[in-house]
Amino acid sequence: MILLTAAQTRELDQATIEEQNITSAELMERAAESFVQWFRGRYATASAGEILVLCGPGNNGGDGLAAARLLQQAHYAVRVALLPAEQHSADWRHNRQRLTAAVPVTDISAAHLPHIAPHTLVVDALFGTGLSRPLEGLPAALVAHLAAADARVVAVDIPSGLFADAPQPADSAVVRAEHTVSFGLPKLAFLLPQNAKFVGEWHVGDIGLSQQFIANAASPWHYTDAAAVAGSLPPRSRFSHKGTFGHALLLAGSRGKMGAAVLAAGACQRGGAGLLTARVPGCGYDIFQISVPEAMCLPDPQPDVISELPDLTPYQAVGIGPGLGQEAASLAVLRQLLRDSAAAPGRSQPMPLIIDADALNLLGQHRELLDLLPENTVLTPHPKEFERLTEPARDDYHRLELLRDFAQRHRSLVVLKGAYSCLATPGGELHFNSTGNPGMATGGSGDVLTGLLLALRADARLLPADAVRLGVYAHGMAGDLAAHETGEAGLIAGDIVRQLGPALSRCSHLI
Ligand SMILES: NC(=O)C1=CN([C@@H]2O[C@H](COP(=O)(O)OP(=O)(O)OC[C@H]3O[C@@H](n4cnc5c(N)ncnc54)[C@H](O)[C@@H]3O)[C@@H](O)[C@H]2O)[C@H](O)CC1
Ligand SMILES: [K+]
Repeated sequence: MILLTAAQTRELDQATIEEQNITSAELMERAAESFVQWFRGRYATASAGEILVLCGPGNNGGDGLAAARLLQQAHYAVRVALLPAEQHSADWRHNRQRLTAAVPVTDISAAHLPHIAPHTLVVDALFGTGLSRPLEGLPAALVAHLAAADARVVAVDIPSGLFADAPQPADSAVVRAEHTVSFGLPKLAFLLPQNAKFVGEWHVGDIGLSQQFIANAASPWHYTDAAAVAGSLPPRSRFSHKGTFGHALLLAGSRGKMGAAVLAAGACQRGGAGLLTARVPGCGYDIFQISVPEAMCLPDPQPDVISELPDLTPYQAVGIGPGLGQEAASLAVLRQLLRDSAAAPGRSQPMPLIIDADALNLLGQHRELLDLLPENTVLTPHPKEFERLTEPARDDYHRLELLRDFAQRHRSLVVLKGAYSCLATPGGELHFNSTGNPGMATGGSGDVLTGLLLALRADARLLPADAVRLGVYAHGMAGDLAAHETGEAGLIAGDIVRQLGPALSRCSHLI
């Protein structure tokens, strides 16, 4: 699913109106109906109390006026408070006229801010995608008043004061919503950690926007939902054999960190690799063979760390990093791997690589190695690791710029891990993942992702970016399936490994 800028969203409204030969008021009615449908599913009339709808002067306020009318018709107690303005949009005026006397309306002024008792349900329809500058003056005072009242806020389309696709200055006034009910498509702002305190839980209602416009719209931002990964894991032919799905090599583990190697290996097996060989330090040989009997093991001559790179000829993909440590010997292995992978003998394409954890930290300390990255190398940093590869980001939007720029410059596939993990491609696309939960913020879940991506990159049937997008999505889905059984707090990385099979199977059967 594509994500659009605020400007494109306005064009989408217009395109929908023209394509479907409807009025803008009819589109607004759909938006209000969609909002009220969500609201009714969430709050019973008996327990909602008197609902306060705050309306701005534009179409967001128009949505609020229409929603107030529909809520009153659905037997909620509703009152409306209007921000004063010199001008109102035409559809605002239309919906102001349609509001009957059954809904009390007051005008807001600095001297008369609406009374809001604690826990009142407030519908924030002050400003939407038409926000042109940060809030100040009376709107900012109203936002502060709302925060002080300890109200339960539901935002229409987007919390007022928040830009849909760009940062606002620190400390500018933004409504803090418990829920945000948006229309058609999610907004980029919803996916960034810095906005979580404003957006709360977000929901998107279908209001029949032009699919043709959406299909033709150009945007670097994408949201990986079930439809985006459907069909990216081809069914296995009856005549396939273990060579069909590739032989993966994993370089992982050091003394005290063999668990990382075992988790990544388990995930690689569950991810469908035909064969897996692991290079582990000498001390990890027994641990690895006993824990992962399905895999082969090449113990390093050094007892504590990996110091020698095996011959790469038999392998279709290599993963390096989980539990590796940052010893000089391991740095030499990483350097050799990058050299051998770029020009692997007998190959037309460079070796698919997955670089994670300590291998990323080594890259950060020796940035000259970044120039050796073969095309389509997968890097899986969390924000701190990414910062070591680039520079500290001013905010989440700046971090996305750095991410996009890095992936384009190094022609690599970079997964910035977190809530809504973001995959940047060499072509400049950013794909935000929709699956996963906070239970996955636990030691080892990154090692699991590395192992899964290794399996999917070893499978020559998948295109590089498709493999990574699918892997990130399936990893999150496995975490969701696991959390269903264990709860979020009780979830451990091994639970994710156990759910990878069911998750991948669901992905291949999605719509
Ligand atoms: N996306 C859809 O499909 C639909 C969206 N709808 C709703 O319409 C709004 C966008 O409406 P628009 O009229 O373009 O803008 P706003 O209501 O957000 O605000 C415009 C209004 O506010 C003034 N203004 C802007 N910034 C400030 C500021 N910082 N301080 C004071 N005043 C400001 C501006 O001058 C205008 O007067 C969208 O979010 C949806 O809620 C449709 O209803 C249907 C479909
Ligand atoms: K709003």
